[in-house]
Amino acid sequence: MKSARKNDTGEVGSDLSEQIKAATKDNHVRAENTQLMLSYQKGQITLPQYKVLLCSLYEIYKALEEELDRNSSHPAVAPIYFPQELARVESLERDLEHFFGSDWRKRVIVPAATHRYEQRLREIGRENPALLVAHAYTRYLGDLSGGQVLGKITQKSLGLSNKEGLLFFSFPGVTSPNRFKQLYRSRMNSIELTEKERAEMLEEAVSAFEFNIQVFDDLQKMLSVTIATPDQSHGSFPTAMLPSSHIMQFTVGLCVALATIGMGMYAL
Ligand code: HEM
Repeated sequence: MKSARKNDTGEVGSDLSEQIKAATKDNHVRAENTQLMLSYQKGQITLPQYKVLLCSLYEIYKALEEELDRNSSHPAVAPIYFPQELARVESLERDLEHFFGSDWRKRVIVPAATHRYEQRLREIGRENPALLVAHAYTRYLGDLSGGQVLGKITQKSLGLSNKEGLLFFSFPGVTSPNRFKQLYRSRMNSIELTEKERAEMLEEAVSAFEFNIQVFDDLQKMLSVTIATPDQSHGSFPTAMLPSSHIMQFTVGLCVALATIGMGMYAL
């Protein structure tokens, strides 16, 4: 059963696709305004930022797509199951190999927020697969919307040639993202949901955005405790993490102390 809902901007129809968009509108604005997404919009995305983002996206899509595959015949999942057109894991694996080299699997580092997101995906895959629709919507429709612009910005900001390291953004099975999004929305609208299930779905979509926001915030924190490194070349993980940062602080402190003592002795 479907019901009409209203939001701040006025009437919202009874379709799930409209309701989910309205329910997550404010969260979308918050996601766009995370430090990481702002760097993107200013065309200031750096290689370290992009590399850690790819690592987290890989873990997220691995969980999402494994759960979608396992539940592909579930009545709520089947209508929005488009592995040929949408699956991202293989593209992410190739992008990671491009940046980290053949041993990329050992070099994937993700923050706690990414683990929490993955765990939620596994949990709903086991216990309430219909909610995977909210997560698939949040990621795939985002990738087919703003994500397309982000791909172009990444290429330009990082000076990458052709599609190297950028397969994540490219959907060869989707000729027109806008037409595909329409098809996807109509499939979402065909899912039979009770009022309670619909309310849970909208709530889960809000959570899905929040998981993404937390991942972006954690990635930004992870990068802020790293030392900017001049070597951003292929294959090198860009971050000298916290321990090195402490060593650097200690070394600088020691130099300042020695200089101060030296000046004191000179004055004597
Ligand atoms: C720099 C960051 C972002 C920009 C510039 C951006 C931009 C856009 C734009 C222009 C649209 C199309 C709006 C429309 O058709 O009415 C869109 C849709 C969407 N975006 Fe984003 N976006 C960003 C980040 C995100 C993030 C982080 C997520 C979620 C993880 C996300 C999820 C979505 C979804 C699900 C839609 C489809 C809305 C719908 O039609 O129902 N976006 N975005």
